[in-house]
Amino acid sequence: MVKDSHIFSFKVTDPILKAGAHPILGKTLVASNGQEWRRARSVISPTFSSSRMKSMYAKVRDCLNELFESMEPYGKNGTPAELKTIYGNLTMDVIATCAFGTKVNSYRNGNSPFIHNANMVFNPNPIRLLMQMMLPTGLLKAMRLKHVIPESANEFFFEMTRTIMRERKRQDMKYNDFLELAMNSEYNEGKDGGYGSANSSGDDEAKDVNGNVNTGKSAYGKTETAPDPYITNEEILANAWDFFTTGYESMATTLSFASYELSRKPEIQERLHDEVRASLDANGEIEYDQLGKMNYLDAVVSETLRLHTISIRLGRMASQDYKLGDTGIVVEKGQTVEIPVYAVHHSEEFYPNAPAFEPERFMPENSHKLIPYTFLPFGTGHRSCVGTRFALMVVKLALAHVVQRYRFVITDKTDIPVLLKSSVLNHTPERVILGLEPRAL
Ligand code: HEM
Repeated sequence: MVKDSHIFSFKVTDPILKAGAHPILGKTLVASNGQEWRRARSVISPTFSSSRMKSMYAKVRDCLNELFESMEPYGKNGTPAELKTIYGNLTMDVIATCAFGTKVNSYRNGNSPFIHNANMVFNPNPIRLLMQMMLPTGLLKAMRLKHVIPESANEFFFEMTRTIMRERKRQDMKYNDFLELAMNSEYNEGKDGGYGSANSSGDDEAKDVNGNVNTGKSAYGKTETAPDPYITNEEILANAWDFFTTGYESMATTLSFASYELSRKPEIQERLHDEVRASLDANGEIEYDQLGKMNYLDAVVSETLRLHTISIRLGRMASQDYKLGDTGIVVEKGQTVEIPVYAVHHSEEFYPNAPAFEPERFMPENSHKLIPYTFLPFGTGHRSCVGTRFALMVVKLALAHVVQRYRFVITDKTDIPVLLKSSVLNHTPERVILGLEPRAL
């Protein structure tokens, strides 16, 4: 199925984003399919190329200073910190800075509208969610139920993106980020030339964690041709919304679960701290290339993503009849195939002692024991996560620098196990409360 993943490059419509039910959100990359998806993905992928990661690295590092400031009082006073909120402020800030060239002051506002509106996306009304899942798109439209999320929350992100785009059109500045790439490739009827200037010149094709090319450029059957690379105004708004909401939540979730697991396993935390100390340069910083060489950090993050799989299942639809190897099973055109990622990540067959947090599984000396395609936190194939490289860079850099400064400890306010949000799609914490013991720098 992976070899022929162009046949399975159609996503099963997400009940939350139900394509067509919302005039803008049906156009996110996640919700679109076919030529529209390929076209938009070929514009968006270069945002996360390895060459751009290097220039974003310094911006992410700058964003960490405000994170440290916000953690300081908890370290000094010994009061427990609610880390999901604190990390959420960081990840919102990082996305705004790296993808939109703007500052959102998540921490200083205390009650930031960015955080408030993004959180509304992850706490949908359960009755609306059920209706969205069960009812056909036509009926949803007739009932004017565009989306499970209050339209005011969606509109907040659309309007913010429109405002930044208007500002940028007035200025003549280079940003080298998602919005610039998207605006350069924006198709406007009547606009001279229309589209296509920014597509991926000189960009490498991003690889997913299982080594598959994931730009969308190669996601064609043998007889298909690549579409012109352009993106519409509504697609820009939809994907901006997606980055601000799911990008923010998924990175904050990974950082929160990693901190929780480290607090429960002091010996793992100390080993990670030792690796961080050994990786610092003369200025007490971790250089871009060095981050990629930190095997234990990588193992801790991978094990967090395995044990706390965020997207618990993936779905694909066959675009033609497909024989499943020599099993005798034929997946018919239009039929859906679900991959129960959470179950795979928790299977004793693939991960002995699966409920335990054991980063050793992902150390290079044990890599031969990992079975291909049993580690799918970012999905795989042509529809795998376009933000993988960016997410891993942000999570690793932030975790390493926090572990350098603080020891995570359990307090009487810590929920064991972690209190989760109720969701049929994602595994994310409601809150993660831990103590932060300052370390000598
Ligand atoms: C730890 C953080 C993250 C995790 C675990 C994660 C996980 C995933 C997963 C499982 C998918 C579906 C893959 C599939 O169906 O095979 C996905 C898709 C996607 N992700 Fe992420 N993600 C993360 C962060 C991000 C970030 C930071 C961004 C952007 C700023 C992003 C943008 C997207 C987009 C646009 C898609 C849709 C790709 C497509 O359909 O072509 N993700 N992600």
